[in-house]
Amino acid sequence: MRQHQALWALGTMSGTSLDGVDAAMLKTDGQTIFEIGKTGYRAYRAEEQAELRAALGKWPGDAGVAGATTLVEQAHLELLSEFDGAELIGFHGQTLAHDPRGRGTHQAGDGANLAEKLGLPVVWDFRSADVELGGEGAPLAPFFHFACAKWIGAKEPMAFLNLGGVGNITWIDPNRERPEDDGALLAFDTGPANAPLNDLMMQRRDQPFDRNGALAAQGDVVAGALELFLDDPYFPKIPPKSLDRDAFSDMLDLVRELDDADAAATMTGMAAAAVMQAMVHCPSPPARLLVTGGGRHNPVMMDMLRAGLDCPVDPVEAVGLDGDMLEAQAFAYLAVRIANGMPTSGPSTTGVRALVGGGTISGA
Ligand SMILES: Nc1ncnc2c1ncn2[C@@H]1O[C@H](COP(=O)(O)OP(=O)(O)OP(=O)(O)O)[C@@H](O)[C@H]1O
Ligand SMILES: CC(=O)N[C@H]1[C@@H]2OC[C@@H](O2)[C@@H](O)[C@@H]1O[C@H](C)C(=O)O
Repeated sequence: MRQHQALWALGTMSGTSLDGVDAAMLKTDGQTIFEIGKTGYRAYRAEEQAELRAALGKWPGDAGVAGATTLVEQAHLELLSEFDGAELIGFHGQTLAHDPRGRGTHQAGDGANLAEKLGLPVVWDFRSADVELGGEGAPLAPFFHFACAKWIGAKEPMAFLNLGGVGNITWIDPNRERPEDDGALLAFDTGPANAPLNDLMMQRRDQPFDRNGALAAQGDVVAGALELFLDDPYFPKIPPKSLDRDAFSDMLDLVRELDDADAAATMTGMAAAAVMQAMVHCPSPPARLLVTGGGRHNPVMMDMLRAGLDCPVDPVEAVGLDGDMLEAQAFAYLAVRIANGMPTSGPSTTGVRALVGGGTISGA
């Protein structure tokens, strides 16, 4: 097999919950993870979050997008200048709109600007090539999840679940050699995770999220609302499939009549139930579910998952990974794959017709 160059890459993610920018160093040749390095975080200030929120659903050239883009670039520059030793940057940017079967996918932030200001090569616009070739453009972390399964020494099929604004699952057979091998992966977005619950908390309590599930813990899941939610045609749809942040925002209507605690419990139950629906699509039941993303900090959501699934459910910290940084590490890993001419998605992850290596390299 061809030898690929190992590099220290610095990956970034600015996720759908709009809380801030994560950055993480990773040494890899695009196949094997050799070392996991320093991480950092730069929160968006309240006024920055408001500006980003106002730009959600917008496309390049729309009013408000130029300001949001400058803001995203500036926040990344502040964070990335705290790092030394990176040979390559993997810059995801901030997804403002995602409509793979329509207008495409839009991540705010121009990697060429960052490359010039940082004096380093920057890989960016990871999703467009996949969308142009008929893929969903998401999720992209699965090829990295495969490398993580190898890193932790997994022997049986297992799954990673990301509970961010949106949820996504990656089923992995670690007995395959490479992520692009037949039967190695199946990945898709499971449904809404924290985004609609955060919106509810903002509406009802003027709080950004239900910290530690404190409000949901005081309420009950209302079965009628949950059943209506599960009637959505998204759940039985065969993968590949992906979601925009606000694809399920009308689920707030389903809990409109409920008191705050029951509404929070029911929306937490909806996020967990969406994951349970996803299990039927896995090629075989995973031996273990490892959870990453902010939702793993919500004990009510985690307990609901444990109650509804047949396998052990643990945060990724149980195997020594960092669930707040896995997505940033993923874009470091994917950047090296792109620099080395390797694919980053395929039919089993985004449904793209053939293996594709997305991404633009600036400043090389
Ligand atoms: N202690 C906590 N208790 C409850 N929920 C929490 C806690 N910490 C984080 N969260 C939830 O996790 C969310 C952030 O998750 P994360 O950072 O994984 O999202 P993201 O990366 O922005 O999203 P995505 O993966 O969809 O792009 C918060 O908005 C909140 O809803
Ligand atoms: C279009 C977009 O930005 N999607 C995000 C979002 O956040 C979670 C889920 O929806 C996933 O599809 C994706 O991010 C992760 C990092 C991914 O591509 O794997």
